[in-house]
Amino acid sequence: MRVDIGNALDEVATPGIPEDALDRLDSRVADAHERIAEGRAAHEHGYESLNLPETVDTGAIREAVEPFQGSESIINVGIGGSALGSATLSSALESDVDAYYLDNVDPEWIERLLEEIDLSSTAVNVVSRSGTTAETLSNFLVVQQAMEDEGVDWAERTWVTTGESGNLRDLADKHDLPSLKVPDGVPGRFSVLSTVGLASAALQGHDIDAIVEGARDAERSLSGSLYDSPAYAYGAIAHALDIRGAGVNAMMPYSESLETFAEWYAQLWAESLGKDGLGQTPVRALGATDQHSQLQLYRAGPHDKMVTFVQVADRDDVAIPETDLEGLSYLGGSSLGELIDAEFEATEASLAAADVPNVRIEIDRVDEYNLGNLLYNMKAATVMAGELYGIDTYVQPAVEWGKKAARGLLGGGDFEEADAVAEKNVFEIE
Ligand SMILES: O=P(O)(O)OC[C@H]1O[C@](O)(CO)[C@@H](O)[C@@H]1O
Repeated sequence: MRVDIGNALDEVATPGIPEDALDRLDSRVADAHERIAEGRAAHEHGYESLNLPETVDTGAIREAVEPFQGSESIINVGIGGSALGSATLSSALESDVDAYYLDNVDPEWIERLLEEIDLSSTAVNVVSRSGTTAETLSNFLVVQQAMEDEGVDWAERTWVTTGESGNLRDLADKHDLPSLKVPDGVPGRFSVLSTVGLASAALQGHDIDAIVEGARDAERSLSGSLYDSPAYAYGAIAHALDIRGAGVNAMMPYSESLETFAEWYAQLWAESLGKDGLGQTPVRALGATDQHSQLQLYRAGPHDKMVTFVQVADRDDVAIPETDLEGLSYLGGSSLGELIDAEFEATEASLAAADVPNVRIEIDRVDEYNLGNLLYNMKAATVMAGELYGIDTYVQPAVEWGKKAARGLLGGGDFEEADAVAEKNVFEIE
C-alpha cells in the first residue's frame, strides 16, 4: 500500500496541514508507535490485533474447514466485525463457491435468501465473538429450521467461530459442532486476519497464506515515523485533518470489488474512534459511481470533510468498441480501465481545485496479498489514530444501550432502557 498525502497539505486544501506541522506530527507518531509496540509486546487487549500475522494458524484454519470442502456455497451468519472482514475478502476475490452473509434480521430478505440457496449443498459458518448477539443467534436458529424443513442435517454442515463461553459456545458443545476460537485480545472489527475472516475465505479456495503474507509485509513497514510508514501516515493525517475541521471522511475506492472494504472500514473507523465526543464520521462511497451522486456535495458543500481514494494500479481490462457516433469517438478504441483511471484522476484533481482535502491510497492489484496488506495497514492506521485522539480504541460501550432496550422489549429481562423506548416524544405528521 502506498499513501499520497500531497492533497491534504494546506497549500492545496482547506482544512489542510501545513507542511511544517508534519515534523511535529511525526514526533507524536514516534511516541505513539512506542506505546503500540509496548502494547503488542505485552499482548494487551486491542494491540494484540496487530500481532495476528504472527499468531494466526492458517494450517489449523484449513484443517477446520476441510470437512466442508465440496460445498457449493457458504452461509456466513454473523454481524459487524464477525461478518464485514470475511465479506470484504469474499466480495473482492473470485470463487466458484458462493458466499452469503446473513448480517441483518430483515425477515423478508432472510426468507428470500434461504429460498434461493440450495441448503443441501451449503456449509454454515456462525461467527460471534461474544456468542450472545441476538441477530446472529436468531438467524442461526432460523437457518437450522430451514435446513430441517428441507431434511438437511444442519449439524453436519455447520462450524462455529466464537469465544470460550456464551450461548453460541453452549450450542456448539450441545451439538458437538466443529469450532474455531476467536483470537484473545482482538476486538471483532480488528479480527479479519484471524479465524473470524479467514475460515470462509479458505473454504472459498482463497490463498489465506498470501493474505497473511501481505499483512506481514504491512507489519514490517510499521516504524516510528509517518515518513516511511503508510499506515501511520494515513492514521495521523486523517486525525490531523479532523481536528482542523474535516469531521467527515468519505472512503471512495475506485474498484467495484472494494465496495465492501469501504463498509468494513466504516465500522473499524467509527466504532474505534467514536468516543468522548471525538471521532471522524466515515462515509462509504464508490468510484466512479458516486461521482454522479455525492461529488456535488463533496466539492461544493461545507468544507467539513476529507475524501480517501483507493486506487488500483493494475487490473484486467475491457475494451470500448470503436464507434463513429457523433461525440463518442473519443471513447471508442480506449478501454473501461482507461476510463475509470481518467475519472479517478479527474475527480482527485477536481477536489484539489475546490480546496477539498483528499488522500490517495494505492494498491497494486485486488488479490490476496494486496488485500491482506491493505486490511492490516488500515487496522494499524486506526490504532495510530486512536493513540492521537487519546481514546480507548478497543471498546464500544455506546452500543450496549440499544441492545438492552431491544432485549427488554422482547421480554429478555428488565431494562430501564426498554422503558425509555415507551417514553418517545411523538410528533407525527402524515
Ligand atoms: O461478534 P459479536 O460478539 O457477535 O459482535 C458483533 C459486533 O457487534 C458489536 O459488538 C457491536 O454491537 C461489534 O463490536 C461486533 O463486531
